[in-house]
Amino acid sequence: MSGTEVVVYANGELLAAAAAARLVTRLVDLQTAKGSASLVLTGGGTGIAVLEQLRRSPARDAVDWSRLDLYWGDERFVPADDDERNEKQAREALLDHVPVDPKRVHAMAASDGEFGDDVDAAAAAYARVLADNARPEDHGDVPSFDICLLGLGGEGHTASVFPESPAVYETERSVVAVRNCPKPPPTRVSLTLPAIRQSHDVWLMTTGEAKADAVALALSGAGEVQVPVAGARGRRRTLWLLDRTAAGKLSKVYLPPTA
Ligand SMILES: O=C(O)[C@H](O)[C@@H](O)[C@H](O)[C@H](O)COP(=O)(O)O
Repeated sequence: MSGTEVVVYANGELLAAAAAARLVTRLVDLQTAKGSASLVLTGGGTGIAVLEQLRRSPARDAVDWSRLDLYWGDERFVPADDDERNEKQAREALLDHVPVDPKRVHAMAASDGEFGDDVDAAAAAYARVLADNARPEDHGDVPSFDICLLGLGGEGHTASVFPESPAVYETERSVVAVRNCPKPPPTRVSLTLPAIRQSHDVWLMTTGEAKADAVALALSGAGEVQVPVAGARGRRRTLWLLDRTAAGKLSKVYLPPTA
C-alpha cells in the first residue's frame, strides 16, 4: 500500500526549485542502486518550471542522463514544432541541454508525425512503446516507472484525464486518445490512470488557489471519476508538492506546524 505525503512550500518558485532538487537526489539514488532510472514528464506550467529549475541546478549533472528512460504522461496532439507540445517545452527547458540518450527518450507522436492526424493510431503506438519497454518483473504491458510527474487542474484532471471523461473510465488500455479536451488544445494522447498507477512513485505538483479545491477533494477521499487526480497513486509513494495557496483548503493535519 503506498504512502501519501504532502509537502507545502511558501511559493511556486520554491516548489519548482525544491522539486528539482528532489529529482536529482532521487534519480542519482536510483541509478546508483540499479544502474538506470525511468521518469515520466508532464506538461503544464509547474511541470515545465521544475525542468527549468533542474536545468539550472548546480547538481544537475550528478544525474547520468544517458541512463535515464524518459516518457510523457500526456501530449497535445499538435505538430511537432508547435509551442503547445509538451515535448518541445521539455526539450527547451531541459532535454536539449543535457546528454540524454535519444533512444531512451520516448515522445508521443505529433499530429504531423508518422500517424498523421490519426490520434487513435498515435495512442496505440505509444501503448506499444510502453509494452516494448516493460520487463517481466513489471507483470504487464506498462513499465513500473520510477517516478511519474503530474500536474492537476482546478476541476481535478491530471495528465489529460478529465472528470467524467471516457479516459477516466478506461480500465484496460494504458494509453488513450482524448478528444474535445476542456483544456486546449482539444486533442491529446494520455496515459490512463491504471498506467499511471504502475509507477513506483507519483509526484503531484501544483500551485495556486485555483487548485485548492481539487487538492482538498483528492486528499479527502474523492472518487477518481469526479476527481481523476485522486486516482493518480504510486505503488510505493504518492507525493504531493504544493505551494501554500494550493494547500489552502487542506485540513491542518497536512500543513506544516506554524513556526
Ligand atoms: O498537457 C497538459 O496540459 C498537462 O499534462 C496537464 O495535466 C497539466 O499538468 C495540468 O493542466 C496543470 O497545468 P498547470 O501546471 O499549467 O496548471
